[in-house]
Amino acid sequence: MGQTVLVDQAFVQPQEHRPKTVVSDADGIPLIDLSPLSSDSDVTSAPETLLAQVEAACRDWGFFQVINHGVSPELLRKAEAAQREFFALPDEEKRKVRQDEQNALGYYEAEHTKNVRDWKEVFDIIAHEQEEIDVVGLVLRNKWPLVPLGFRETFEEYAKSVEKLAFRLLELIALSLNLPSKKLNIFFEKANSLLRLNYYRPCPNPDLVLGVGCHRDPGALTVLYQDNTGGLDVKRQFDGEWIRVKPIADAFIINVGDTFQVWSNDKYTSAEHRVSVNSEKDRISIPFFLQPASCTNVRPLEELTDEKNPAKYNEYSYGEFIRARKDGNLKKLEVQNIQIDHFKRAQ
Ligand SMILES: O=C(O)CCC(=O)C(=O)O
Ligand SMILES: [Fe+2]
Repeated sequence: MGQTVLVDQAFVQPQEHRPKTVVSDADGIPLIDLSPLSSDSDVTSAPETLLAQVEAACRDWGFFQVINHGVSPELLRKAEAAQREFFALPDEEKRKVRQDEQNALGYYEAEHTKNVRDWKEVFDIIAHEQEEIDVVGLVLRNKWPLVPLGFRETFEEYAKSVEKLAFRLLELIALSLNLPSKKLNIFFEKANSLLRLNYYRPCPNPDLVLGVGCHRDPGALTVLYQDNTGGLDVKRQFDGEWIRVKPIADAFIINVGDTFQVWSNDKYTSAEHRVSVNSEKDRISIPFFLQPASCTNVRPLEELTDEKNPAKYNEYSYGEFIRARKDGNLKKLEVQNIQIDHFKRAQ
């Protein structure tokens, strides 16, 4: 028997993408304790065992969770409260800081992933504002709401703290690839890093829609906080099963993005993931996307390629890649939006 469809058709996923089977968390993604790192920002003293854990997680899953990461639980509470307060505002209030064609920062409620509308609302914040228009025409000036009070200060503090963690992870991952720890930092001098606040309200047809459709993150890595509702599903590499990422209080979920997959010439995986929603509870998450400067040309690193392992990708401009992706996310297009497979060389 068919079920009653209560949501707008724009949200309904094609049959093959509907969130039917999700395996429990029993054999979930790796959990890595960062307490062996010293509290200063130098990661070169990281023990071999930690690097081996990072290497295995990036290679086999492209996802892991971290605890003892240095971001204070008080700050997480403060951010979560401010986020809930903002999304509880009336629509007309939220729309005062709505994204538009010129400026893709602030509030948005109609994002599409692969041409199906996501069951979510977002608020985007750039970590480092830039005076001029970006080389690919992006305006990088934040839009701040007047309410809730202190919203801006909270998320500026949050972005700073999480960015510090993102750089430590970037350096750890570089070490795990036998590169000097700061080898990749140069690509982030004018970084495009973005903080996104996601809000998923309860949905009357959770088996027909997705909070975020199946996708891979384009940047270098993502540092994501989620509340205790659960709903993030990761596609397991070895069998393609969808695995629910178990909420762990105050932990961050880390995933390798497309940029690392290309830099590492496919040694590391940018895993597909999606967000399932439910009919009872709302959910918030806060991804911080560590993204290279728009002017970065992304290609497999020389140190990680040789005659036996030649470059598997052609070079592409990071800025143009995300510009094209953003255009496809703002509205429904008739064509598939751009993926790194477009740059894959025939082997
Ligand atoms: O909400 C989540 O857990 C993940 C969201 C996500 O994948 C994204 O915003 O790129
Ligand atoms: Fe994502």
